[in-house]
Amino acid sequence: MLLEIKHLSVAYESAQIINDVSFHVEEGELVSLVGPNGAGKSTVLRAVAGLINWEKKTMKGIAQSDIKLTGDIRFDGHSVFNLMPHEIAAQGLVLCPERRRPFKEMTVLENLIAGGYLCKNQAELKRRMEQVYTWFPRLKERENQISGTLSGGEQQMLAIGRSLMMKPRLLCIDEPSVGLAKKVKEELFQRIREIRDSGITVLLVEQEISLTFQIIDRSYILSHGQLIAQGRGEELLADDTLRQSYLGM
Ligand SMILES: Nc1ncnc2c1ncn2[C@@H]1O[C@H](COP(=O)(O)OP(=O)(O)OP(=O)(O)O)[C@@H](O)[C@H]1O
Repeated sequence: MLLEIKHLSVAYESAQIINDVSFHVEEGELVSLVGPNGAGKSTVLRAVAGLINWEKKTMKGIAQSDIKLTGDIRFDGHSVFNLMPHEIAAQGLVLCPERRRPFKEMTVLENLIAGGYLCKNQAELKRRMEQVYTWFPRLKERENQISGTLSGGEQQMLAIGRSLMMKPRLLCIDEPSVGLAKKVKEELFQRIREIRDSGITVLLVEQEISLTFQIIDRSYILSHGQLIAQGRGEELLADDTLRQSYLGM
């Protein structure tokens, strides 16, 4: 098992955001975490990547309140629960965050180089970049363009490309489809499937159920900070209550 979340709970002040959540992702799988707005999906990813731990220890970040973080997060058999985000990323657990966030003043190429900052081997960096350009040829075409001027879809490709430059073993992607046109979403989801086919394990948080369920191996449904179901896409959709109440379909 590559990722194992055990009894994860997160509370900001008195608000219990995640309540005793346990799940796992096997090596090589593409697993999604879906559920209604505000269910706590991004919070789970932020906990996995060490960002909540960082907020708690440094009193920085988006939390302006007391944080309670309990449970355990194991990556490749070892606990990463008490590690800082950069230590977790160095182990190959990489988060591609919500709202894309490229370094907007930098070019596409500079963003990709920044993503590979931990790797000192130039030949390896070049290999990684060529792989990113194979998946996203548009980035190659726009290599010298300032990232802030890219379209939304291109910025999302760049955000994923930058994460891939870290050579993740597990890539967590938070809502990549937000604000994109249907055709762009479809293309992006195909690339995510290809990334998984290349051997990179993927944990995908999404609200776009129909496209997500076309590419995943399994999914978990989160609602009000608790896991309420898991299974293959077609199994979850076959349940009328789940489909109507939690998947909005
Ligand atoms: N730093 C914080 N302080 C207080 N409450 C927070 C904080 N971060 C998140 N929350 C609350 O936790 C809940 C879950 O938020 P989260 O962003 O994880 O949900 P989500 O499932 O990703 O939702 P969406 O799909 O809308 O992005 C929300 O009610 C949110 O307001």
